[in-house]
Amino acid sequence: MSYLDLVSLEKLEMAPAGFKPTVIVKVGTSSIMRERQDNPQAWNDPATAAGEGLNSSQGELALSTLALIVDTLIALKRAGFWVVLVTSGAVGVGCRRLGIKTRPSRIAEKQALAAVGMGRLMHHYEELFAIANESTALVLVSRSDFGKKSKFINIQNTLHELFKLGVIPIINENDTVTSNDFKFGDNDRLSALVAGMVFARYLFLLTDVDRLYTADPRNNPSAKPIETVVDLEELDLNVNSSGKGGTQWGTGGMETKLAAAKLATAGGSKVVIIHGRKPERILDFVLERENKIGTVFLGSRTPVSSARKLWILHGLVPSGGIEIDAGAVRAVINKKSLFAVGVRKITGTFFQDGAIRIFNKDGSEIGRAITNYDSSDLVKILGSKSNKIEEILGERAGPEEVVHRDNLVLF
Ligand SMILES: Nc1ncnc2c1ncn2[C@@H]1O[C@H](COP(=O)(O)OP(=O)(O)O)[C@@H](O)[C@H]1O
Ligand SMILES: N[C@@H](CCC(=O)OP(=O)(O)O)C(=O)O
Repeated sequence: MSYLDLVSLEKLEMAPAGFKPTVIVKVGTSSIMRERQDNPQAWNDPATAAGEGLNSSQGELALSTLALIVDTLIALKRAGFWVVLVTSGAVGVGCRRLGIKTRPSRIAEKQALAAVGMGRLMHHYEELFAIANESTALVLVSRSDFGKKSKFINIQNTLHELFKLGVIPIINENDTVTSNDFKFGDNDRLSALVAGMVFARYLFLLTDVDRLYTADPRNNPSAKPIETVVDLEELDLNVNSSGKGGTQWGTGGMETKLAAAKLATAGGSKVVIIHGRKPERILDFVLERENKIGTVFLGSRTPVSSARKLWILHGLVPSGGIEIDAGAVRAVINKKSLFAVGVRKITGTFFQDGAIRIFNKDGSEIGRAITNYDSSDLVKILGSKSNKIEEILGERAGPEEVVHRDNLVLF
């Protein structure tokens, strides 16, 4: 069965028979770059030796970490998993190659440096995997590739083919050609989309802290570690200090990791944040030899069950959103369509058939949808009964539901 067949299936409980459990490992720039070894002061620092709190300015590749990651991926593959490596680091490695000491801020410069660095980074991975006779394939993707259904399916099929060939896909954002408004910028969300695409059982986010804390542990010594997250909505975090990355090379910080966890767990994957210096623990975790590891976000007990909904959740880029009232929240939880009468507010602008965010009255995003009305029409009919739509919009009146239940996915 190919992914194309899957997408045409209305019901999709989980990766079907014949599909191996899949593990995605995402490696942040902060994990694969380190302080230069010829800086003895940093190297003698106990925190550095423990692999914590590295200041990766003047960074170079952390070769031992890279080798450990490769080793772990090979062990996972040989244990019967399909594996995908999502790697950051193109810009960082490009800087290193050209002797540039700080991460550039100009877009064109970053794109040029990514072009320099990606080939170099891939060369290192390729060489390391080749030692164990394993083949790799470079897959560079852009945000827009996930938004168009045909492209989404193409990437799925390519990955599936690579798995069947026994090749390990190595994925990064195509930084060199992607324009800024269509960029992920970090690879956390990208890895979550890939997890949804291949029905991954696990997504590991490797970074330069051992787990998620209640606040950034670099600036908050009293921050408490978080071991398991059952419900992301109930996380009590100091968001202001959780956003920005702790190193000059990383981009997303914890905010993008939480966004990734939200997406991937909704698709049924278990997400784990762990320290990049200890990738071998991944194997112990998936083989259930160890369960205390970093921060574990449990996969949803009711993962998105149709391929179409997976695509709405993972593929489309929402613009704007709507706030719905409590009755409408109950209705959509009960798998009903959404009507104008339950829409309270509109944020931003969106087009008919575009993807939107759905918020409850607390402002929490509860799902994604494809709307039958654009924002300028919806603002006129919100709160109205369906039989009034024609009266208000005249010829512009569309279907009685604002969002059909097949086009609505809750997190
Ligand atoms: N609540 C938090 N818990 C743990 N780390 C946090 C938190 N908030 C912010 N951070 C910072 O996030 C950084 C990791 O993000 P980033 O540098 O983007 O890593 P990567 O390159 O691995 O994606 C850590 O170094 C840490 O300082
Ligand atoms: N695609 C970019 C990723 C940028 C980045 O730093 O991401 P991350 O380290 O995952 O926060 C690169 O390869 O440099």
